[in-house]
Amino acid sequence: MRFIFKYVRNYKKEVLFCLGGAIALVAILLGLPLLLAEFIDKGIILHDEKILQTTIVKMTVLVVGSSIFLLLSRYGLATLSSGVTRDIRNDVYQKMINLSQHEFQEFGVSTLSNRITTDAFIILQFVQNIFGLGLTAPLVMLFAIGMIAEISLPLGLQLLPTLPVFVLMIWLLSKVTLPISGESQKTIDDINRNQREAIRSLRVVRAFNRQDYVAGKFSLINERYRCLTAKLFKILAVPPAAAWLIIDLSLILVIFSGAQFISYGDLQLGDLVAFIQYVMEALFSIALFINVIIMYPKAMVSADRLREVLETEISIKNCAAPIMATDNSGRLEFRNVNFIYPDAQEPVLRNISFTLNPGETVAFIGSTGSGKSTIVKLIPRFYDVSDGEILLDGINIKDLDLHVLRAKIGYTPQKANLFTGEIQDNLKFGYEFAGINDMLYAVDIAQAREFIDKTPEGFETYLSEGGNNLSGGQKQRLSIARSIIGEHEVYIFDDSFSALDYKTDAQVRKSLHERIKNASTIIVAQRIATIMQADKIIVLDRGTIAAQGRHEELLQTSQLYREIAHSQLSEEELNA
Ligand SMILES: Nc1ncnc2c1ncn2[C@@H]1O[C@H](COP(=O)(O)OP(=O)(O)OP(=O)(O)O)[C@@H](O)[C@H]1O
Repeated sequence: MRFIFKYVRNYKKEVLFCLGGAIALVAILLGLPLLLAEFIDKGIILHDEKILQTTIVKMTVLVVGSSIFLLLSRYGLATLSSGVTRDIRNDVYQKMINLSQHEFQEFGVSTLSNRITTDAFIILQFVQNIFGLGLTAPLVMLFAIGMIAEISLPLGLQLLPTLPVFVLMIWLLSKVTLPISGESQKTIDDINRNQREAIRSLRVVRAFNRQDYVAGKFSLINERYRCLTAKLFKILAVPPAAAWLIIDLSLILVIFSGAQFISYGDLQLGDLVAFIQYVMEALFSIALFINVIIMYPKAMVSADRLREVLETEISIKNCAAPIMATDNSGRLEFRNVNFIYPDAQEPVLRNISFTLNPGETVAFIGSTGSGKSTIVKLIPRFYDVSDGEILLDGINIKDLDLHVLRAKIGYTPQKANLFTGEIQDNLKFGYEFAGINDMLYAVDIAQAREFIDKTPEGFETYLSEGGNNLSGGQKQRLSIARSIIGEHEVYIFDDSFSALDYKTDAQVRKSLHERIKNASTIIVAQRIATIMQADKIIVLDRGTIAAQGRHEELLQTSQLYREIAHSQLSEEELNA
C-alpha cells in the first residue's frame, strides 16, 4: 500500500476531487431517505401540499448537485489512476533499461514485460477501486449506521450480529486469496515466456513439425493458470453470495420487527421506509467494500513485483567520483583480466592481457564458446571484470563515468537488434543530431547504400519488429552503419560481418579502415579472411590467450591458428 501511496501523493488535487465525489454520494444516499420519510409522513399522510412540493424540489437539487460532484470526482479518479499507473510504468521502465546484464538476466524478459503491463494494469484497477468505492463505501456505511441509530436504535441493534460476519469474511478473504494471486501472477509470467519463445522461434517450430509439442507445453501452463483462476474465482464467489444472503435476511428481519414497532406506535411508516433504505445502503456499502478487498491481495502481489524491480540494486554503476574527461587517445589495455559470469561455476576468461593502440586493429578468433564475445562485453561494462583491470585512455574503466565510457565506444553487437521504425531512426539511434550527410557517409562505408537506394522510401523505409523485413546481411550492414555515426575512440565489431558475403565483408572492412583509421578497432570473427589484415590477432582457447601476433607470425607459431586457418582457406589464399 505504501508503494502505491508514494505515487498517489503527487495527485493531491485529484484525491480531493475523489473525496468530494465520495461526500457527494454520501449526501445523495443519506439525504434522500430523510426527504422521503418527510414526504411520506408529512406530505402524503398529513396531506401537506407545501411539504410535498418543497421536498420534491429539495430532492431534485440534491440529486442534480451531487451528480455534478460525482461526475467531477470520476474525472479526478480517471486522472489519478491513469497518472499513477503511468508514473509507476515510467519508473519501472527506466529502472529496467538501467539494470545491469546480470540483474536483467535474473529477472528474465517475460516477467519484466509482464510486470510493466499486467501488474501495472492491476494497480490501475486497484487505484480506481480504492479511490472510488474504497472511499465512498466506508463513509456511506458509517453515516448510514449513524442514521439507523438515530431513527430507531433498538431496531438497529437487532442487525448488529451481521457486522462481525462481514469483518470475518473480509479477513478470511484476503488471507486465503493472497498466495493464490501470487502464484497466478507467476503463471502469467510463464505463459508470457512460453508464447514469446514460440513466436520468436515459429520458423524452427514449423520446420521441425513441433507445433503439437509446443502447443502441448503451452496448454499445460495454461491449464495450471486455469486451475488457479478457477480456485480464486470460486473463493471469490462466496462473499457476494453470502453478502446477498445477509442483506436479504436482514431485510426480512427489519420488515418483520419494523411492523411490530409501528403497531406499538414506536415508529412511523415513513421512518421505517427510511430505516430500510439506510439498512440497504449500509449493507450494500459493505458488500461493495468487499469488492475492493477482493482486489487487495492481487494488487499487493503486483505492487510487490513492481517494487522488487525498482528496489533492485544495480551492480554496474558509477563510482563515487567518476572521471568525466580523458585525453581521448583511445588506448585500450587489458591487464590480467579474469572473469566469471555471476551465476556460473567456472571462469570464462583467465589472465587476459593485451594492449590496443590508437589506429590499430586487434582481432579475436577461437572456437565457439572460447570467450571472444565475453571479452568485448567487458569493455562497455556490460559486465565488470572479476579480477584485473581494463584501462581506456590510461584510466581504469570502473573510474570513468559510465555514460562517458560508452560514448567513446562504437559497438556493433553480434545480433543486429534493430528497432521498429524508419531506417533513419535506427541510424540516428546513437547520435540523434546526425544529418543526411552523416547517414549517407555511414551507409556508404557499411555497404548499405545499395539496398536502401532500391527501396521506394529510402531512409524513411519502415522496419518491422527487429528489422524482420530485411535480410540478415542487410540488418548487419545497418547495424554497422549505426555504430559508425558519430565519433568514437574504440570500435567493436562482435562477429558483425558473419552474415555478409566475402566480397561485401572485404569492402566493408576496407572502407571502415579508411573511416576509422585513427581509432582503436576490435574485431571478433570466426572467419580468418575477416581478420587476417589485423595488426594483432589474439587466438583464444577456452578463455585463455593461446597465441597472439600477426597473421604471418601465427601461421608459423600457433598450431591452433594454423588449424583454423587451413580449415577455411587454401595455402594460396592464406599467403596472399
Ligand atoms: N550470460 C551468460 N551467463 C553465463 N555464461 C555465459 C553467458 N554468456 C556466455 N556464457 C558462457 O561463456 C562462455 C564464452 O561465451 P562467449 O559468448 O564469450 O563465446 P564466444 O567465443 O563469443 O562464442 P561464439 O563464437 O559462439 O559467439 C561460453 O561457455 C558460454 O556458455
